[in-house]
Amino acid sequence: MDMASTLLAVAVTLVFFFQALTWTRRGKNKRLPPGPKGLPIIGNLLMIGKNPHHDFQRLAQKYGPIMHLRLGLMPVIVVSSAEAAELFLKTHDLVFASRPPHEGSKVVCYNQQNLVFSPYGSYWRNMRKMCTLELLSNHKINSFRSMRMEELHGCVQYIREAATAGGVVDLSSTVSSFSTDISCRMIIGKKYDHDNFSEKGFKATLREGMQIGATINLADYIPQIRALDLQGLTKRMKIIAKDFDDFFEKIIDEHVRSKDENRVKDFVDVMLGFMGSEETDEYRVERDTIKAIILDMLTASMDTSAAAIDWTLAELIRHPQEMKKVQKEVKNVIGMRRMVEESDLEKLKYLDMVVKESFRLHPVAPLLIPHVSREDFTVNGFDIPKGARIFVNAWAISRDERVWTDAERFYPERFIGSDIDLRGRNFELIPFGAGRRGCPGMQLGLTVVRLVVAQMVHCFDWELPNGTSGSDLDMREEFGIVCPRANHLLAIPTWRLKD
Ligand code: HEM
Repeated sequence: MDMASTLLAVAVTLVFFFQALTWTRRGKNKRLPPGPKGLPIIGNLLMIGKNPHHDFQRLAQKYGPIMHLRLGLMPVIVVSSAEAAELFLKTHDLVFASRPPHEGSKVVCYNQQNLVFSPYGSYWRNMRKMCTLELLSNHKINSFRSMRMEELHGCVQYIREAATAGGVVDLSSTVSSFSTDISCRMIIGKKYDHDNFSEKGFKATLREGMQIGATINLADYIPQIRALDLQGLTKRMKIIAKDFDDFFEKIIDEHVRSKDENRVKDFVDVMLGFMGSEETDEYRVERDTIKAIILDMLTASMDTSAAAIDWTLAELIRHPQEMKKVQKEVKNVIGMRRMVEESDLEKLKYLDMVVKESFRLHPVAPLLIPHVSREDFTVNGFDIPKGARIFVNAWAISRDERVWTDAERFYPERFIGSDIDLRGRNFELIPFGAGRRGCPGMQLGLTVVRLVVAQMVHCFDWELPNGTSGSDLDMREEFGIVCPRANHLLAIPTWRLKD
């Protein structure tokens, strides 16, 4: 070992020692929520496996709905009941409305200038207002209705051809391509272009970024070793960041040069309209802001909706009775001579229950996005330290046997006569989060999920390949910020509509 490495090792050890000492002293005078004992320095990191939401649920059964752990040097609070979630996301929402430092977002999202990871404060408020009022308003979402239908027609046509040929369709990748295309057209004004991106490809790069973003990065939990980048994640993120930055630069330049005044304004157009507007200074948008928000909108919209559609279709294929009920409802409401339109959706009440039930069993962001405590605070008699990461286990909450009868069963009828919805008012079902940091794209996400599910079951009957029965369908999940099916959903379609 050379002198520099020795000094570095000594320095890191000393920092750890003093940090651990401070942490223990601070912890001693506090009444932290109950939780498992951790090891020095790494805390409870080894207790968390491939599916942290499952591990947290198991631990919470022993330690309770407000549980304390330590991941590395960071205090972590896991919230696992509807009542506790209400305390953190509604009653004391303001205290927990920030996001923790996130190495991945720092590197890729221009120092956490995106909406998803920006800390609570005036920048976040500004961006949130811009996204809610200018990009994700009902009016703006509706201006892309015909584009969504055009893409959906293409998708249905593709499946129809497979049906004619009697082939198997990879529903997961078909839905994912559709979702990518509508997101790109809405956000950057066109489908992504292979030639304009690095060799690895746009979707693969985006997916890699999300996968790294969801990996427990030691730099976030033991900041003293950030510079060592022990897992090599920051290095990989820097490559991704460069690819995206080049791509977004081209997109912005194309928009600045475009003279076509008549096209529907995409998100980049809208944001460029606010850039450098000195007089109004309405949203203080810089070039980096636009790039960070483009990435946010793409990552937040593409995989979330696709994963939710995939889970719902998988549940319906596993449950033929429920599948028949949705098909019957759509047939009664719109007949067999045309496809479903967005304007039909509000009449489809059973479909609504099916989608809710699927979100209950498969919230696509099972731990929401981590919140952080902005100050030392007391909740339910427990001291929550400033800087504690708050994980709300939406997955465990919506499978809580104390609230949901026969919680593991897919049973849409449970919502008959119930006014529980999934918009963040009922804390037993919060797939879109709740409160200040709740999802601003919920309306768009729900519209796309309902529309595509309705279309897929109205236009086609579905059968599993190789005589597989529904009960054998692999329903394992792959944990990430978004949690899709671990394996693609493959099925054989048969065309149903009358020409
Ligand atoms: C099925 C679709 C979707 C689901 C299930 C979903 C779910 C979520 C969840 C759970 C959160 C975190 C809430 C929290 O931390 O408390 C979130 C945040 C967010 N979502 Fe969505 N989302 C979906 C679609 C969308 C769409 C279509 C967009 C925009 C195009 C979007 C944009 C965002 C943004 C920007 C945030 C961060 C908000 C903030 O931190 O202030 N989402 N979403």
